[in-house]
Amino acid sequence: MNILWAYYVTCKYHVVAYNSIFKKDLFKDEVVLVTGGGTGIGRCIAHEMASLGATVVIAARKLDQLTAVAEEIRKLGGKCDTMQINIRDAAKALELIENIVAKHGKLTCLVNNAGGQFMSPASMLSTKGFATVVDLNLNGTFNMCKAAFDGYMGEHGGSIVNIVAECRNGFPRMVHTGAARSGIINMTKTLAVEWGPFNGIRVNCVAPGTIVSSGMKNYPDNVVDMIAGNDWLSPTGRFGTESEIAASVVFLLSPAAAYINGVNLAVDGGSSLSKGFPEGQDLAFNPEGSLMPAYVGWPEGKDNVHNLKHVDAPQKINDLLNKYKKKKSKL
Ligand SMILES: CCCCCCCCCCC/C=C/C(=O)SCCNC(=O)CCNC(=O)[C@H](O)C(C)(C)COP(=O)(O)OP(=O)(O)OC[C@H]1O[C@@H](n2cnc3c(N)ncnc32)[C@H](O)[C@@H]1OP(=O)(O)O
Ligand SMILES: NC(=O)C1=CN([C@@H]2O[C@H](COP(=O)(O)OP(=O)(O)OC[C@H]3O[C@@H](n4cnc5c(N)ncnc54)[C@H](OP(=O)(O)O)[C@@H]3O)[C@@H](O)[C@H]2O)C=CC1
Repeated sequence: MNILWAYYVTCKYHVVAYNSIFKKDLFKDEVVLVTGGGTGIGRCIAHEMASLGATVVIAARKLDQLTAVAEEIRKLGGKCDTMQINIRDAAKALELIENIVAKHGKLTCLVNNAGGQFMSPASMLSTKGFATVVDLNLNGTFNMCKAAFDGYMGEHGGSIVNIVAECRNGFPRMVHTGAARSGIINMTKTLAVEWGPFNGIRVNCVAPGTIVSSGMKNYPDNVVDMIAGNDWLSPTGRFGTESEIAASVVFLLSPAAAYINGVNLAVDGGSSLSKGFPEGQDLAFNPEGSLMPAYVGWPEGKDNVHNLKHVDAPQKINDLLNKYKKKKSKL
């Protein structure tokens, strides 16, 4: 009876049902660094990896956000540490890796998720504005890769996933980030080839399409309105979820992807293959909404005993997510 009671309490208060396709201890020997892990997609990746047994270190500039996410993860029974970093600072990036190795003994996985940009037509963009976004995304990601290599992975191996943005056909209104992310995709291929022989380091990219994420808080109302009104302009008829990005990152870090190196995995519902619909909206694949259920692996519903908020996005973006969630995924 006591055993049954202990099992019930454990299930109810500690184990939250992530809809993960992987075994719960898959990453139990791994130490993973997620940059930008205090918000949005990074927070979701951190939760997902912790739920699979990894020791997760989340790092960014704002300590308060990191602390809040670390507390969420610990409440759920996961292991999470926080460290401050500005990825634009190469010397601090190396210090960060050295601190992680000193404290946790290793660094086996790195997710370069920190990044961002603002919307501006190229004609109105200043040289400094362009350089700022390239510095943050391209140089910042290189700083972190190089620090991980020098501080641990060069000697011991490891796996890196760089979050970029889908930019196959250029990136109108975001020329800076399109250029920076294309640079990261090419850099990833080079590092995969150069660093593969160093104990099998793998380096891959995930390229999100438009994702219903907390990151949308960074955009002004008119941009949010524009984004919220255009989710039907994709073969899946919707935007993606944070969990759909996290799931692809987990896969690329896992042994299931052991022979995948140097790829850029677009997670965009096929939108990069579509040219939009210049002929008119009658060509929308499904104007009524998506037929493709969204994957939302985040703990919600009756299992969300700690009442964690899923996505802290502007209302119109949250409305989209709620609409997508009504179509239930089988996973
Ligand atoms: C099929 C569907 C159709 C729908 C289409 C949807 C398309 C949307 C796709 C969205 C995809 C991407 C989403 C995301 O990435 S989510 C959000 C992620 N987070 C962020 O983006 C972070 C937000 N941005 C920032 O934090 C900052 O802007 C940034 C870090 C990038 C720069 O900050 P920093 O403090 O370093 O820079 P400064 O403020 O000092 O500025 C430096 C120069 O840049 C100029 N600048 C800055 N902001 C703007 C702006 N909004 N417009 C124009 N120029 C800007 C600034 O003026 C400085 O230059 P000057 O000194 O020359 O003026
Ligand atoms: N949402 C979307 O539709 C898409 C997102 N992406 C990319 O995915 C990634 C995550 O986006 P999302 O979660 O939506 O947005 P967020 O804005 O929530 O995430 C960005 C994170 O990066 C961190 N960050 C920014 N600058 C730095 C820096 N200099 N040093 C360290 N950390 C930094 C921020 O933390 P802090 O401010 O505390 O430093 C924040 O946690 C970003 O690279 C984004 O551009 C790509 C395509 C589409």
